[in-house]
Amino acid sequence: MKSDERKRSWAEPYKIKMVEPVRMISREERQEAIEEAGYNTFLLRSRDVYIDLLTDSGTSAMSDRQWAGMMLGDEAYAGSENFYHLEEAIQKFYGYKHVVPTHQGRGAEHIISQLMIKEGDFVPGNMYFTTTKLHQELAGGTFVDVIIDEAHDPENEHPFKANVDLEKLERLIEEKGADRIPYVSIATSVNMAGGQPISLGNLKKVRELTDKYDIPIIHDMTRVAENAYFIKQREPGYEDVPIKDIVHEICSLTDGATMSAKKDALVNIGGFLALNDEELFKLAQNMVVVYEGLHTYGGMAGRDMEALAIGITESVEENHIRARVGQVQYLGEKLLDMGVPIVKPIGSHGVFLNARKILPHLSQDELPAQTLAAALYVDSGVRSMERGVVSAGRNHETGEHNYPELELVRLTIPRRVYTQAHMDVVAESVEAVYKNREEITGLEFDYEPEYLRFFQSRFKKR
Ligand SMILES: Cc1ncc(COP(=O)(O)O)c(C=O)c1O
Ligand SMILES: N[C@@H](Cc1ccc(O)cc1)C(=O)O
Repeated sequence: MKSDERKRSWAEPYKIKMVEPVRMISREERQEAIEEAGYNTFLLRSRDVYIDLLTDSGTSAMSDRQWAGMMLGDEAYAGSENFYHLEEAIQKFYGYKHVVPTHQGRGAEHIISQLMIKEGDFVPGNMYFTTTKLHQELAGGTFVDVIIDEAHDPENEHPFKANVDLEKLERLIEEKGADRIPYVSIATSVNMAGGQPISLGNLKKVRELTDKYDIPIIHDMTRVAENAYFIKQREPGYEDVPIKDIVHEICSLTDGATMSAKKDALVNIGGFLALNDEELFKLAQNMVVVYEGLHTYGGMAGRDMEALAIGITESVEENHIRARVGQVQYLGEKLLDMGVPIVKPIGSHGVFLNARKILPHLSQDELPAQTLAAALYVDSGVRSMERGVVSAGRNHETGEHNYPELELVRLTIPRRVYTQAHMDVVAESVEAVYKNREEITGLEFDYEPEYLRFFQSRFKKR
């Protein structure tokens, strides 16, 4: 932040034109609701939630320009005008040549994984993401984490915790052989690390290394503008570069991208796969008709594609991104002032509570983050999400739980939805739970589905 900006308050760069009432049910009702939901915040009904910080995915408020765009939906089965607008926006702002629309991010992950990964391959990446890793595994690959060690330490204040450890990456390539590495998976603003950015300096080195071995880079660009904002703030030489140019430069260092447009790009549904390689693009275009829809809509309505094209433009506006990440920083700083242990530095899309440190009396088998998320809901109706041992799932070979170092509860902020007053209420509730932390007892599994278990598992008190 520049010094003149620090002196003055900032306000959201929009005014509110339409409102959606929220309601808070009583503590007794919340206790009942969480028990009925098997202590899983994903299983709560949204009508029982007061402030919903479960996710920033598809939960943002669209602008009046996006809603106006919705009225221009060309709902033709083939060749919708809105697809061409979307394609143009992706080519202009991200620089990728070819676009395959999908219903959301995991649709794109499915296609790229099936097309590029063979049985026995290894896919290095800067920390796993649940759906991305699962699609890599379902295609026969094994994900290998090559993020820097600092990313696994919530206290470490490295400014670019999503950086790739180049030695880890090169060692893997040497050990397994470049022909068993179909691509390197690089996420911007790494979700599971706490919304942490990768630097352009590091990405350029990853590019050099992968060029040496002729390995492509596939970019999970779900929160690329948020990553660009941190580059502008923290990476020498980028202070005066417009966000849109930083975004473009990031994308130019990669060969293709999967996008969950429900985040950065400010829509409630949508995604795409973007590719530079024409051959691969043709294969992806053929596959999308099997799983998503025709190659000019891929599961989205025409109006959704129009809203997305406009959302991409808005996502790289300086005022927007500064306020978006600024609101997350505001909540994070409040919690730090209150002495609550959170992941540092504060991330781009949410504040991540360090459940391991908040509930040190619970072992990982007592599911501290799941327990903390349930306790927070009971305190105030604030809905958050577990990001720890439950999210990490089981090792496919041994059947044992994966035990990640990070045991976190994510307070994820939807874009343009809540005000600073909501953030104050959230902070006070976290503080209240933190003060009573010693009374909180753990949980155990009651029901566990096979895939992405955190969405649908049920738990009971131990
Ligand atoms: C970093 C990241 N990648 C991929 C995805 C998958 O996207 P979607 O939820 O749109 O399928 C998400 C969210 O789920 C995400 O946060
Ligand atoms: N990508 C969304 C939705 C989601 C949540 C958890 C997941 O593990 C997968 C998907 C998010 O990060 O909030």
